[in-house]
Amino acid sequence: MSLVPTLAETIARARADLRMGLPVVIGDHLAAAVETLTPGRLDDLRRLGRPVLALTARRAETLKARAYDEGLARVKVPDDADLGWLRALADPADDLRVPMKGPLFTDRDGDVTAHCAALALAKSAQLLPAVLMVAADPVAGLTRLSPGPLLAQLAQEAVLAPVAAARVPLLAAERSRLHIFRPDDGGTEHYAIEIGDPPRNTPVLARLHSACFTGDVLGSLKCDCGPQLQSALTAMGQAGAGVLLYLNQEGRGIGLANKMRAYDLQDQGFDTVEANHRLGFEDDERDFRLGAALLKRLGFGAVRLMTNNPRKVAMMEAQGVTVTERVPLIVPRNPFNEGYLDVKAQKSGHIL
Ligand SMILES: Nc1nc2c(ncn2[C@@H]2O[C@H](COP(=O)(O)OP(=O)(O)OP(=O)(O)O)[C@@H](O)[C@H]2O)c(=O)[nH]1
Ligand SMILES: [Zn+2]
Repeated sequence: MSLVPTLAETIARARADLRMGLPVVIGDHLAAAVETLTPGRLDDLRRLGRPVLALTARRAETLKARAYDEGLARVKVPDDADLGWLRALADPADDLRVPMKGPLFTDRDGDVTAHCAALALAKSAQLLPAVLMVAADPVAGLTRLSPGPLLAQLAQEAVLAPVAAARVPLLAAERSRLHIFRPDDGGTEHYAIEIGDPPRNTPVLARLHSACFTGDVLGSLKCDCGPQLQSALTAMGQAGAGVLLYLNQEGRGIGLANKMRAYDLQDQGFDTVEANHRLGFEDDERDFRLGAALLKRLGFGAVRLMTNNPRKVAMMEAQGVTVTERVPLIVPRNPFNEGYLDVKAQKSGHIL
């Protein structure tokens, strides 16, 4: 029946549940994000069965916990472990101050599809990828998902629908239109800024900009995002035509809260890539299929892409958008972003 939630809709609900601290049912497990778990709910979960903490292999590596399964580890939770113990494993903020978390014992053998799906769901909810799993019968009222279909759906590309568009004259380019696109997975909206009236039959000057609240809005000196955004808009204004996609993939897809956790780790001496790994994320969690889909949807099949990131070029090509030229987007360095830009060049392949 059409009034019953689809899988994508149920997943959107499950994300909201985890963010609020409510467990969800994934196959024959109850799953709760450690970040939002309360002591009362931990006690309730314990009454239903033996909890296991699912962590990504990245986080497990930092904790020196053996990951027997591809991409994840299942850490046994001692009977006397409290929420503080779980939080310390989930969140690396105090790793240096309290280095000894173990010994940690991990499960091996058995099916881990539910654990894998739970971690993917936590990441897509922009929570720390650390989920308490309890094998138990489903509890009435909780959102229920099957692990296989959940994983398959999370890997699917969201379909974006145009919602509204209007003229917004910009300082850098007076002839500009802002288009809003809404994904069908309940996720955040993304924007396209069309400058001038670019012909669809010639390669357009294009920029895929990932949201950076700190750089774009606050003028943070820690990265190069703000100046890159303005410089791209200015170049398009001067050329009289261009398209800038503003993709809400804050923090390379980990969200602003996790980016601030990463910044805190950077203040402890880790670089941008190490910080992501210690939190349990990959270096870059963005889905670049989104940008390609938006360009195609706007009618652009070929672009002159403003970027220093060869991965973006490769991803556009792989998604069927021709990149006729990579246009470098170099902005001035400062004492606060120097190290960051060096790491981008050394570890992430940026051409700077
Ligand atoms: N996780 C994390 N994200 C960051 C950090 N600094 C900036 N970001 C995010 O990184 C994204 C910008 O990506 P970059 O890798 O700098 O640049 P790029 O877009 O891949 O490449 P260019 O096209 O050359 O700019 C934005 O989403 C920022 O919020 C950081 O230290 N950690
Ligand atoms: Zn930035």
